[in-house]
Amino acid sequence: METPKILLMGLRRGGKSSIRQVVFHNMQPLETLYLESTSRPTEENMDSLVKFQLQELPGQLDVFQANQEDQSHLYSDVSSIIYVIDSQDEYLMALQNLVQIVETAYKVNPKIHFEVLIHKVDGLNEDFRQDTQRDIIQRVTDELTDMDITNADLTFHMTSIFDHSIVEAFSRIVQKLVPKLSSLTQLLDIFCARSGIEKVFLFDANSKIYLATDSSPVDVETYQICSDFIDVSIDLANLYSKNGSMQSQSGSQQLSCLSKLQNGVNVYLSYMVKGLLLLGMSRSDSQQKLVLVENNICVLRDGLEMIYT
Ligand SMILES: Nc1nc2c(ncn2[C@@H]2O[C@H](COP(=O)(O)OP(=O)(O)OP(=O)(O)O)[C@@H](O)[C@H]2O)c(=O)[nH]1
Repeated sequence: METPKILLMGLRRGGKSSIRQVVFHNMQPLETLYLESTSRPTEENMDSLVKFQLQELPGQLDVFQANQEDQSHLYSDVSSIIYVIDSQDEYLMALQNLVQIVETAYKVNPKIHFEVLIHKVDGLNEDFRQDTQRDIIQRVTDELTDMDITNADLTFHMTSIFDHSIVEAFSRIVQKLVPKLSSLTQLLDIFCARSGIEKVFLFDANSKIYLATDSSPVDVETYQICSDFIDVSIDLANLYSKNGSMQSQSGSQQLSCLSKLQNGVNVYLSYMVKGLLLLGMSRSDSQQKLVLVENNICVLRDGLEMIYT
């Protein structure tokens, strides 16, 4: 099977490289201030529950100067297009550019997921945030309707690299590409029911993107706690790993721990397969339950190994 391709697009200085660095290379958000403008396409590869290649196209590259054949080639094997809009800047040009991209790409490949990031929302107050979101969605939808494009799969996300919203958005984007996701969700539902766990996630250890969860809703606060918990656990695991390596991957592969948070929630964390960490949360605890959860984690790991490796 071909590796799904995701394009990261948008105008110059929109925040594309910052997003790539923060999500895939753990760069501190403030360090992105010093990033230079990208001049050539740059790639990231992920091989976990889902295999994909993320390709950042420089903002200075005008795809509309390319001829029809080149454009068709660009979009033909693309699964998703992530389009970044700088919400702190004048965004009409960006919307025009986005609509043009959707029009061309949709004709070539109607199955593409268009993921619009209304980005840098950290600089907007709550009211202005809602107004900006409403305005952008309205304008894009109107333009596309005028072009008779009503079935394109467009999703809007409010993001910032200064909080967890960007990784949360990436999680939702990447999950659409996970093979057999609905079966996996069912499997996690069963795992929760049989283990007395209230919420479970499967995280990519490196990026903290969650690739699957059970069918109960996810709230941002829970996601933030989980993401921070994984960071701390991997740091500790690396500190005490046998070879003393500071590589997060080596630490995460030995991870298996249970902790009780200040709010009384028990967190189970365990390495599964292919760089994946399982994180489960539960309010109740007992020795009997711990044994049950550990046993069910082993069964789930074997199942994932059979399906995905
Ligand atoms: N406030 C805020 N600034 C951000 C955010 N994301 C990126 N930036 C800033 O936006 C500026 C431009 O970011 P880049 O990542 O270089 O933008 P780009 O889209 O890759 O630009 P090109 O390489 O020219 O196409 C940098 O100064 C970043 O620090 C965000 O979420 N909030």
